[in-house]
Amino acid sequence: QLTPNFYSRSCPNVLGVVRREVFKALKNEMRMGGSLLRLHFHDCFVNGCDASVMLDGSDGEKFALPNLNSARGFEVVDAIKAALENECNGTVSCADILAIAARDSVLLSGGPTWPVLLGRRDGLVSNQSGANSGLPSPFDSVDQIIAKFNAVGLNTTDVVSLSGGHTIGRARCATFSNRLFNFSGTGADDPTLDQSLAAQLRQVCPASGGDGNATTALDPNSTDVFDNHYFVNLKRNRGVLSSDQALYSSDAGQAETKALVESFAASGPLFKIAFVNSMIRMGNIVPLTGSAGEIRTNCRTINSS
Ligand code: HEM
Ligand SMILES: [Ca+2]
Repeated sequence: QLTPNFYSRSCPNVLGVVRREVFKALKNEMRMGGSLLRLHFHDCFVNGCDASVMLDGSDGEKFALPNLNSARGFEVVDAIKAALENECNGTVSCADILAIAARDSVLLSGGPTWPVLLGRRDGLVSNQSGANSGLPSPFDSVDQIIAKFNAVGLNTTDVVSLSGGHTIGRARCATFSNRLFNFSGTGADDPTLDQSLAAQLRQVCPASGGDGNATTALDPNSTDVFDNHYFVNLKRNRGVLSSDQALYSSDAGQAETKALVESFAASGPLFKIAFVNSMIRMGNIVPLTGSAGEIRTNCRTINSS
């Protein structure tokens, strides 16, 4: 029901405006590409792609565990929204802005592009609990992650191709440092983590104290470039998050994810085709259309009636 031409008459410059704003943001900080891609993902997995992640309020998704001190890019979305309100007020939804900004972030990071489907409307609610239960955790098993994707209508291929989003962006020590010291009480570090990468990561995340908010690249040696190197890393035990490495190394009956990692590592073009296909599928998670929801004028608050 979404269509690439949704705004062709009501806001013909929408794509140009978003591209310009995303370009500016990435020029200032390349990491923002990853941050914007992740915002669209975190939006779509909770109540569908309805910009629920953007709503302010202490009971909102921003305060859920996977987002608190972690999700970023809200100011960039604000800037895009302001530019679009100037261009064609009350027309473009915040949910569509997130989808276009994610697409542009991938493209401007050297990745593939695709015609982004549009016509989503903005939701009226945002609550922490949905995000806490629906979003995958880096400490989840592959089976748990697959279950969370299945719950929103996505499949195992989507799990692996979309995990390839970790070809850009960064992670905080808090999300992987358990792998570096006395892993699961074994007295050693995670056996599925390459020793030299572990040593490097311990420099970033010292054993005790230290700053849990220090970050490292999710795709060491190919940061900021949207390529298939993430999958090559997994074959070398160089995935940063436990949930990344498990796609290749888990022996919990995940022959399927391992085979997908092998094929995406072997072929960048194959990965990019699969990624695009999965991004379109993710962008279609229960969108509000027609007269459901609203078009927010400020992405952080619902319109006052
Ligand atoms: C498969 C399950 C997934 C898990 C367990 C997961 C987990 C994480 C974690 C823990 C971080 C680091 C957050 C922080 O340290 O604050 C992260 C970052 C990131 N994730 Fe995922 N993620 C998953 C899937 C995805 C998907 C589907 C996408 C997009 C298609 C994505 C894109 C990103 C990006 C781009 C970053 C870097 C963000 C930045 O630098 O601001 N992830 N993810
Ligand atoms: Ca949402």
